[in-house]
Parts: sequence; C-alpha cells; structure tokens
Amino acid sequence: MALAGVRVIELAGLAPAPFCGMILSDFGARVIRVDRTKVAMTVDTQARGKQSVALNLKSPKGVAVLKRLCLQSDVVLEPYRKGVMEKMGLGPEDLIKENPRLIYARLTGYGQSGSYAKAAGHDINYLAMSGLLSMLGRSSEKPYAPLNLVADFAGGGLMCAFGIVLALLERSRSGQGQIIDASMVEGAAYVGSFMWKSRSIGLWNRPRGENLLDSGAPFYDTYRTSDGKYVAVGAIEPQFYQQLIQGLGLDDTDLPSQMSVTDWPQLRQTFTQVFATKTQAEWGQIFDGTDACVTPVLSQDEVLSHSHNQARGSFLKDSQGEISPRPAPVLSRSPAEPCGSRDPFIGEHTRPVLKEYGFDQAQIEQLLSAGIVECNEAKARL
Ligand SMILES: C[C@H](CCC[C@H](C)C(=O)SCCNC(=O)CCNC(=O)[C@H](O)C(C)(C)COP(=O)(O)OP(=O)(O)OC[C@H]1O[C@@H](n2cnc3c(N)ncnc32)[C@H](O)[C@@H]1OP(=O)(O)O)[C@H]1CC[C@H]2[C@@H]3[C@H](O)C[C@@H]4C[C@H](O)CC[C@]4(C)[C@H]3C[C@H](O)[C@]12C
Repeated sequence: MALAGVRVIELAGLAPAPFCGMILSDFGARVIRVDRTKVAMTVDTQARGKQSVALNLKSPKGVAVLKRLCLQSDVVLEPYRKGVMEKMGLGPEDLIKENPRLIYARLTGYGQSGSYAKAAGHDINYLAMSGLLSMLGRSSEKPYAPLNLVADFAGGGLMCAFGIVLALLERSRSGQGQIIDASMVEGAAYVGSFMWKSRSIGLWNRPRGENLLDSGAPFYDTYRTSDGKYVAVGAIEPQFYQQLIQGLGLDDTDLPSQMSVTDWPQLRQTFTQVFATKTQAEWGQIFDGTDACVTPVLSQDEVLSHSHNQARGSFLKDSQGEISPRPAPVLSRSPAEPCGSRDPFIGEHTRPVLKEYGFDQAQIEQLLSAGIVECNEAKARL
C-alpha cells in the first residue's frame, strides 16, 4: 500500500484526528494511538487498523516513553489545543530536535496562532468562522451545519492527512521533517474555495437559499416521493434539464424558463406535486440510464444494496458486521487494504509496542507497576 512502512503516533483525540489516523492506516501506515490511562472506553469510532498504547503523559516517565516512540516514528499527530504539548515537554522543538525527520502534525480548530488559538470549539464553531456556515440553509431559515462533516472531516482530518502526505513526499527529497499547522477553520474554507472564487460569475449574489446551488433552484433540490422517500435532482445544464422535464411528463412550453429566478417558487411547486405521484423506485425506473441527474436519496443502510454501489464495492461490512465506506480514492496498483478486524481496546498493544520500540521486559514491568502505562491484553482475549 502507498503508505507502507510509515509509522504514525496518533495522540487520542475526539473525531478529526482519529479520522486522519484512519485514513493513514487504511493506506498502509502503521498507526499507534496513544490513549490516556484509567479510561474505560475509547470514543474513537474510526480506529480501523490502529493499535493502542495506554500511557500517562502527566508523568515525566510517561513523557519519556512518548519521546522514545516518536524518536523511531515518521509522524506524530496531536489533536490538542495550542500549547498543551509544549506544557508536557512534547512540543515540536522537543521532538524534532531529537528526530529531525519527524513530521509533527497539529490538528486544531483555530490553528497555532490568533486570538482564538486557545479557545475550545467544535465543528460548528470552525464552520462559522470559515464563512461557509453563513451560506448553508434554506431561504428564510437560520444557517445550519451539515452534520460535523465540513470542518471536522473535510477541512480537518482529511486536510491534515493531505498535509502529512505532502510532508512525507517533501521529506523524500530534503530528508527533513516539518510542522503541519492544520486549522479546521482554514481547512474548511479552503475546501470551500469555489464559493469565493465563483462570486465573480454571480453564483452567490442572492440571499442564502435563493441561489442556484444552495437549494434556491428547483432543478437542484430534493423532492419527496409517494412512499415518503426522496429523490435528488441536479439537472443544471439545459440538455439535462430537458431530460428531467421529459421524465416528469411535463411540457416545456407550459413551464416558465429554467433560469427565470422569479418563477423558481412556482416551478418548485410543480415539481413537488409531480414527484409526489410516484414511489422512489418508480422514479428510478424512469430516470436510471438517462442524463436527467435524478438519483434516490439513500439511507446509510440502503447504500450497501444499491446496484451501482454494489458493483463497485463502495461500502464494506467488517468482521463485526459494521457497514462503512471503503477508503477513497481507489489507486489502481497500490489500493488501500482496510483492516477488517475489530478496533483495538485501550492499551491492548502496550506491551508488544513497547517491546518493539526497544523497552526490555524489566522496563515494561516497571512502567506497568508504576501506572505509567496500562496493558489490556486480557480484555482482548475475551
Ligand atoms: C467524539 C464525538 C464527536 C465529536 C465531534 C465534535 C463535533 C467535534 O467538533 S470534535 C473537534 C474538537 N476540536 C478539536 O479537536 C480542536 C483541537 N482540540 C481542542 O481544541 C481541545 O482538545 C478540545 C476543545 C476539543 C478539548 O479541550 P480539553 O480541555 O478537553 O483538552 P485540551 O485542552 O486539548 O488538553 C488535553 C488535555 O489532556 C491531557 N492529556 C492528553 N493525552 C494524555 C495522556 N495520554 N495522559 C494524560 N493526560 C493526557 C493533556 O495533558 C491536556 O491536559 P491539560 O488540560 O491539563 O493541559 C462526541 C460527540 C458526543 C460525545 C459524547 C457525549 O458528549 C456524551 C458523553 C460525555 C462524557 O463526558 C464523555 C463521553 C461521552 C459519551 C461523549 C464522547 C464523545 O466526546 C462524543 C461521542
């Protein structure tokens, strides 16, 4: 796999950093997640392929153990607010001095500088600060955050993984590691560059929810079908829009012009009435195989059985029966090989990892008895 041989130390975080770690693991990196001790369960639901070491970083000996892990690793990924790692003596200066090849990835909400750098926050806050949240929501409704998708994952975990791969590539030429300052505000905004760079063509010059791509246009929206399900319509171009009208059994000459913005409410009403006359499957029989850009709105469970997704194997079922998306994109020669076994328990791999990283039996026992590390192999054998 593309990242085979890359060794990552992931400090346990909430959601963005775990997603970043899972991406790296899916594409072949060895990801060791460092969990706190005395914690019963992990919140990392994106732990596919990872190993877990439980380590108390509130103790100097625990800090020394982490330094030794980072000394022999390629990447350290930390999900804490600005200054936390420095406070523990684990800042970039501390670690890169000992391992100049180390790639030190810092995934935060607001970045390592600026007045908000030390403030707590979550996806919705970062999305709000990115300028994108102000654009999300239907006309006359308040802005809404689309799950915690845009800042936590698109602009956070994924963007950080991209930064790590860039730094690995650069290191292959320079031999040097570097610090990645991954701010979710900036990552989300960067993902949304189109929203800024297309203002000049007037795509966003109307109020929220009244533009072509923000639920304003009736030919770019969702519609309820007679069985209470929905279809998505994305017939933007005239040639696709004509196929939409044809599939709906409407006569274009009876309708206002597609781009007559003032007539969009009336056009939406017409589409709403027509889509309500058939089931989602019936509309699928009408529109599948055409360029009308009409697709079923599938649930998280329905995605697995849709013929298109099935043909590609777009979704996986692991050994625990959990359905989840397969890694993307698909590389032709070195594709991801996501691990199918269960996620690790906290501290499940403490002993074998410490041994692999050069700690002898006596040192490991000493760390265990002092509570610096925890080992939960027994739980794993149940
Ligand atoms: C996980 C589910 C989904 C959450 C997604 C949500 C929408 C997000 O947006 S997550 C993104 C959050 N932001 C960031 O990641 C940006 C960077 N990070 C931060 O800004 C901060 O870390 C913070 C604000 C997120 C948290 O701040 P906090 O003060 O807690 O921590 P830090 O300042 O960073 O300092 C870390 C401290 O920890 C010490 N540390 C670290 N490692 C170790 C170690 N190995 N040993 C010892 N100590 C360690 C470090 O020294 C620092 O200490 P100091 O502070 O002393 O310096 C979640 C969605 C719903 C959640 C569940 C729900 O809330 C119910 C339960 C609530 C319960 O309380 C917890 C369990 C829940 C089930 C809960 C579980 C999950 O959170 C959810 C499922």
